[in-house]
Amino acid sequence: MQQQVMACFGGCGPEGEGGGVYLSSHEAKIARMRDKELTKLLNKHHKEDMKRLKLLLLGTGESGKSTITKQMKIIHINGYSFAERLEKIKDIIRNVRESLLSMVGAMHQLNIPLQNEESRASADFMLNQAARQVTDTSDEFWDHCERLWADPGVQQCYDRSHEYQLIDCAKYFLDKIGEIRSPNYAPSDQDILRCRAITTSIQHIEFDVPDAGQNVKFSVYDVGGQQGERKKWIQVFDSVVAILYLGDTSCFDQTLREDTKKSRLIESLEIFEQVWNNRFLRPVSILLFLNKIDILAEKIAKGRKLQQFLDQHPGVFPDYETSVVSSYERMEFVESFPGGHEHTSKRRSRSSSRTDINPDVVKTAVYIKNLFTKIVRGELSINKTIQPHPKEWHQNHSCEYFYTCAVDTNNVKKVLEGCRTLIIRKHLERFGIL
Ligand SMILES: Nc1nc2c(ncn2[C@@H]2O[C@H](COP(=O)(O)OP(=O)(O)OP(=O)(O)O)[C@@H](O)[C@H]2O)c(=O)[nH]1
Ligand SMILES: [Mg+2]
Repeated sequence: MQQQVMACFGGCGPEGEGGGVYLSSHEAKIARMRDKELTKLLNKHHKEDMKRLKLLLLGTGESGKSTITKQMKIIHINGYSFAERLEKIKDIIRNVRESLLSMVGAMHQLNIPLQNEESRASADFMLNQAARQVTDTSDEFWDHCERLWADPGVQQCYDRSHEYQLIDCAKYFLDKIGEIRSPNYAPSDQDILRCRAITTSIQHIEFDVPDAGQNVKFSVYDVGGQQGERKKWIQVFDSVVAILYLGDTSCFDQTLREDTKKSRLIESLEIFEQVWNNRFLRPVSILLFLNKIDILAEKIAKGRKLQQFLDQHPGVFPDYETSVVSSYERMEFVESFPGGHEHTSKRRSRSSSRTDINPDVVKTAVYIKNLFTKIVRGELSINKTIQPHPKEWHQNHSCEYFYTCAVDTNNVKKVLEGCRTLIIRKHLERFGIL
């Protein structure tokens, strides 16, 4: 009689109890071999997993997630080929057309008249374009674009762009229509970084980075940030090592494109609070990118004030007027601001030599940074439907912040270098290796 051996596969009780399957010794041998193979496979997978670090870019719409992904391609993959550059032209032309259409529409609402007689025909031409599927690229189209952009009424409307929805790259591309309309035009890296195209499906890139004699493989997921896109986020939460959360520091005077009654900054803080307190992301650290610091500086220079935003939300936020920026906080911001004097070796002298940065820009950026860090410490809650967890709940993850200008490759390169060490350290800690 064959010896009866019991082997138990997943989920059954103690040996001998119900639910087991009785196997012959031959079957048991095969099962043991299969088990060994499975263990080998799991070990291999674990090793693979150690090498492939999954990062997830999160943040509200237009916060700069795809721009960071493009920077990763420029910095860590071979950048953009000539063919890929040419492919971007249609998006750039769409950006030009969309910018002018937004402004022509807003001029009507804001009661700003066109100043030049001939601009009327150009505005009508653009409005006719709105109904067309295919973007016109004739000389006539470009002449109308140039004429409209030169109109002082359109420029006045541009200065009030926080009152309606206008893409960030409008001025950048409208200022270079002459170059874009040339038949020899090939977009530069900067043009590609500035070009706006909404993300509506999950994008994924992979690249290797040499680190301490090893090749560390990164897998980066870029998702759409607008309200309708966020239900897809959970699909990519599994085995994430770190989240890069993009918070737009310049959006305090803007409303959402998808819901013009809602403040962009409030939305960004709310979503951040949700991510930080999400139970699926409990062991996942967040790298907070306080982005668009260049646009923030331009806005402050134009006289836009954070206080107006705070006045619209009485009793929600800590006092701005009396908030004080420490010298360390100032140094952190100034060091990240584009256009620093790289040759100055001492951090403090490098920071104090930046007299070109308005103190109000620093104060606003630091105040916004503190709103995010207060959420992390449980001292500020924006979304009343979220029950913030106690401190102990957060002990296995952390949040580190960086000031960023996503269209500046030097700035992003520096930030990514800092992040890489943090990400690898967090990952090794999680696997009990550190
Ligand atoms: N000047 C400036 N422009 C930026 C910065 N970051 C992003 N942008 C621009 O902002 C626009 C939106 O950036 P995206 O990267 O497309 O934003 P996103 O977060 O991917 O948006 P969704 O795909 O809708 O979620 C683009 O035109 C970018 O060039 C920045 O730091 N400075
Ligand atoms: Mg995107």
